[in-house]
Amino acid sequence: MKQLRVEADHPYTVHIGAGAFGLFANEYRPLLDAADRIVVIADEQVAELHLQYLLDFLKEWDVRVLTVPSGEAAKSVETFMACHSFLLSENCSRNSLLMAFGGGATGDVAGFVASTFMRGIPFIQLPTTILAHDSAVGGKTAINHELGKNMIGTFYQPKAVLYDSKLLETLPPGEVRSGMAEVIKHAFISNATWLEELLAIRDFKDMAQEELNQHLEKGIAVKAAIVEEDEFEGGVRKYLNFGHTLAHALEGHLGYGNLTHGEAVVLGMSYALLLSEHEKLDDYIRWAHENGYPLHIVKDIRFDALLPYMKKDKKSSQGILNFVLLKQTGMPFVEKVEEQRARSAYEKLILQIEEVI
Ligand SMILES: O=C(O)C(=O)C[C@@H](O)[C@H](O)[C@H](O)COP(=O)(O)O
Repeated sequence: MKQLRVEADHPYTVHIGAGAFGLFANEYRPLLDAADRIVVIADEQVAELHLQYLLDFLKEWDVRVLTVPSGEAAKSVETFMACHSFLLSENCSRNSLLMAFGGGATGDVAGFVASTFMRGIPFIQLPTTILAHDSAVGGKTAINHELGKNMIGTFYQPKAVLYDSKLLETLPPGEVRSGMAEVIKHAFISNATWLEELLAIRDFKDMAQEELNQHLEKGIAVKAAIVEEDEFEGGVRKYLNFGHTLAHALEGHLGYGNLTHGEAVVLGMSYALLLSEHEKLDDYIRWAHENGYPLHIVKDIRFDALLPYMKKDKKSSQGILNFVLLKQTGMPFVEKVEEQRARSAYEKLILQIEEVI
């Protein structure tokens, strides 16, 4: 079992490996024993497949379970309120403990609930997807607003992240594709050699479990180092948003859940690479195409439909667009981009994508 420490204001450990849930009865026993209620908020599809596996590790405790809609649909005011109603109906108190069991969206909404229930109760992240190697670490919690992604949320660190890699073995191809987007993002902002390794993967099915685990550990290490330096995103944490300005606009425009977050981020990164005049753009577009990311969708989306979302991006201010760009791989920076430059880059991106696909 691998461990990575996140030295945030409230430090915690990310445990990665098959059987990580075994730590409930060891290292985390005092936390569970101290809770007057333990509530698991679980993605409904994940619950169908893996809830019993989780509950087998929690046999000693009286655990209550609430399932929430799968994926991005969970990040709504309705689900947020349903979670609070459940906690109240179960007589939860400030001494209760929450667990988020699912992918990034479940972790985001459950974390937000934990940070707001009676002004904050402890929670543990139990990520079940590749994508959640990113979202479960760092303490960003949120739900969506129709005018923008993750617009309502908090910074609130979990007590621990137990990443049981056994659950990754059965991920459907779409989930693998979505999750690998955040892995390659971590490589782009940190390490050219690692990026080359990832760009050499032309079919994720060829990736052995051990190889995947190593990529996840590297990604978590990149993320943890940045969060430690800038937990509340005053500076360098913005680099973790590489590719997300266009990605969030695409997700908002198409309706949350109609494009996976990772697919959107892959498109967003191609746009950021073009704005950066990065030498790897063509290789990257080919890599994305061969791995099945739906690059073609931008052909039917006008820049003007995306602009209002990009102007509301959290890195922007008063409608001024700020993008995370790369001087080169491993050297991110934030740059103000004029609207006209953003528009022509988008049109150019469509042409470059058309050339490849
Ligand atoms: O942890 C961060 O910081 C990130 O930016 C990670 C992103 O990959 C993640 O999708 C995040 O939730 C987006 O953050 P937002 O602040 O733009 O909503």
